[in-house]
Amino acid sequence: METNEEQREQRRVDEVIAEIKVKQTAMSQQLDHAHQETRAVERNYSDNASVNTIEIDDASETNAEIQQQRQLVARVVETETILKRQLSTLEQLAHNPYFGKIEIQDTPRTPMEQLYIGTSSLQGPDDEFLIYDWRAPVAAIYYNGTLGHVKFTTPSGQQETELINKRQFTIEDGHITNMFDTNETVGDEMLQYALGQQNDEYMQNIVATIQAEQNDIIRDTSHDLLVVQGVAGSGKTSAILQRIAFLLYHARAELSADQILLFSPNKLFSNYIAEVLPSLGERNMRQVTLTDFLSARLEGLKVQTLFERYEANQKQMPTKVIRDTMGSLAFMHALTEYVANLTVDEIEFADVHLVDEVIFSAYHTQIIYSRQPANASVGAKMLATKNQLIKELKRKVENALDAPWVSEALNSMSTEEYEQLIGIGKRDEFASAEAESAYAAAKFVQRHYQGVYDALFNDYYVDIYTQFTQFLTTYGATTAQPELWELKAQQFQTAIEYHQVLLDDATPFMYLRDLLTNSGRNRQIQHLFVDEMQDYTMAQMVYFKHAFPHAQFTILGDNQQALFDDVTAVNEFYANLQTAFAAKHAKLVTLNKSYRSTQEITAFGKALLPANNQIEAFTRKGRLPRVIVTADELAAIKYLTTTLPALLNEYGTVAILTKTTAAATRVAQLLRAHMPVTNLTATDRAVPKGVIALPIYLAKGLEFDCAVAYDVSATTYTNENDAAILYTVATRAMHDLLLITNGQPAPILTTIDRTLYQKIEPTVVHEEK
Ligand SMILES: Nc1ncnc2c1ncn2[C@@H]1O[C@H](COP(=O)(O)OP(=O)(O)OP(=O)(O)O)[C@@H](O)[C@H]1O
Repeated sequence: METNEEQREQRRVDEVIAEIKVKQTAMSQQLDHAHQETRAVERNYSDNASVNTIEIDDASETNAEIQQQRQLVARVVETETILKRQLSTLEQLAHNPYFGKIEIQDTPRTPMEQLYIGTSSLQGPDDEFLIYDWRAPVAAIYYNGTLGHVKFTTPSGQQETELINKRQFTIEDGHITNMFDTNETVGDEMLQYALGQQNDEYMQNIVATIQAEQNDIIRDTSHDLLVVQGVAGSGKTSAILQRIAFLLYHARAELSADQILLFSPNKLFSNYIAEVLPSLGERNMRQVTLTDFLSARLEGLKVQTLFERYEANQKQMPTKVIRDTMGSLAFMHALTEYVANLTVDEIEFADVHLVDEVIFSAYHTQIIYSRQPANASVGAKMLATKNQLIKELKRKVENALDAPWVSEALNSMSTEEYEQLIGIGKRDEFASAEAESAYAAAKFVQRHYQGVYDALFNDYYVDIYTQFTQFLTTYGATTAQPELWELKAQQFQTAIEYHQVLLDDATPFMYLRDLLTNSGRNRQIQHLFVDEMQDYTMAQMVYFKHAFPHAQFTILGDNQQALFDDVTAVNEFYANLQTAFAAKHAKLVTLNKSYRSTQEITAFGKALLPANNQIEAFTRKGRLPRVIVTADELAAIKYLTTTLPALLNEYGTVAILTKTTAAATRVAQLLRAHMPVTNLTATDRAVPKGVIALPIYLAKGLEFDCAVAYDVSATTYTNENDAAILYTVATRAMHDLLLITNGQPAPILTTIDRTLYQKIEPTVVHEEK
């Protein structure tokens, strides 16, 4: 039986939906109209764009006209896109117009206001707000405030009011299926419901159930460096996406999604989160993995990936001390100092060649450099040198136009070669034979010197590889082990000969190149997000600051999920970041509550870590994790083949997580004799349904209804560092976790409180209760 209050609220939902429908009809008409206009303008544009542009006098006029047309096309297309977006927002609102309501009263004498909160705002016929956008300043009360006196920040300063009541709704297809009043920030009941859903294909937005501590991250606008240390499943990734939606809403005029960049752990992750922003009515930000970023900046070199480094089991060079040093803040500082103090004689200038001919000798470039103002920075002098070289090249090109070798070369060309040079069918277009010869000569000389132009553009007038080798040796000389650094320098040089660069070398090398040649800065990006911060070295962070000088930084991660390196203390990491970023307003936020997994799985994960960890479980009940002790691989596969069908029935997707790529490939192969299994690799972009096998580093940031930790044996999970890996594996599971040992259980498993899991020994017939 519905109460009066429920009936009243349902009536309001009906009214709001009726208003949405009216708006939908009007907007569909507008869209039709806009679409027709776009078609008409496009047709007109393509007619105009094909006009004759050969006559020199006409060309500029035609160009201006085409420019104008192009702008017009862009404008009508934009209008259409906006209308489409608004229409799809209305479509969403029609199903689920809002999820919250606050009743507030500013003073005892002013009337009480009822504000409904949803994913997007909606105004009624008299411009009154039927729904407030969750990002509106006043909506912060919904997430943060408990009943009573509350404050909220607006663009015109802080405001105060009395929060009389707070109500939460679940509305499905226009019907209220659940509603209750709460004094809590955002009550547990909704969260229970949201977290209990089985859905591991795409990440969902959390707009209806954002928790107070997450809200602080999402709505933060006063820090240029925001660092979030959050335990597994605490909502860091969710907070990033909600924060982006928030920032886009509040800086609509100045900020576009293209100016936001997220460093994400892998391509599967990028796909996994792709639906969240569109579901909030926003466009996705740009995303890049570290490997792709480095590879794009070090074109022509194959950059070692994090996974390759991890799996290479670095026995040979570099030793750990070198790796740690090269990833440190101090090393990047040493590099900055080195570049700042380089004398002209210490710079490795290089000859610029055209085939065998030296066009600009190293000596010539050195002279130009030495003539630059003494007090200018090395980078500025180098840039001025480069510009001078380009100027000289232009002069060379001009001088060559009348040179005999050019006309000789043109004369000795076959008709085909000549036509190709000036452009097929172009010959008839010249007013005179002189005009044609001049054109052909210009084309020929340009083509002849193109390689030199490219070389200058790419800064090949300085040998950056040798310079970096020099730096390594110079740096080594200040340490206790110069011979080790000498070896490191050789190793770098050898890799370069094979067009490869190790991951540890890539960042300092790129930094040296940028400082020396005054390049590598992207001033477009306004907000940079780094997820899984524990996978980045401080040197990489320094580089990000250099490469994105105008960005505000939001850096999130979990030091306990350090898959590739030692666990670093958060405070130390944060202090280093503050120095690296020279941050004026920095803040560290800690999230300890884990939402992803059931209470049982979180408790199990927590037990894998040192006793002083702060992890708190959200109370959502489930079954105990199962530890299956199998004698060997054969027994493990046998167990899986009998158990997986039932698990698959229940969950749709079961993820078998291994420590290495090789192990994932192997288990997939062995299981394939019995059932279809997908083996996911670094190039995969989507997680399919069914049984999947993948190494843990590809599952970073992802979650699965059911996860199976495979081969948790004493031979695979040997040392303390492996606890971090197993913790990451275990915390991928939302509802069900199995661990299979393939032999002797890993020592870490044996230290866990026996009440935290169910032990199964398939060779023994019974299951332990
Ligand atoms: N306030 C919330 N309301 C509903 N669901 C939430 C909330 N916070 C987190 N979740 C859910 O918890 C799960 C974990 O969130 P998320 O992936 O953002 O955590 P994380 O801190 O990035 O985890 P990890 O470090 O393990 O990758 C997701 O399914 C997310 O939707």
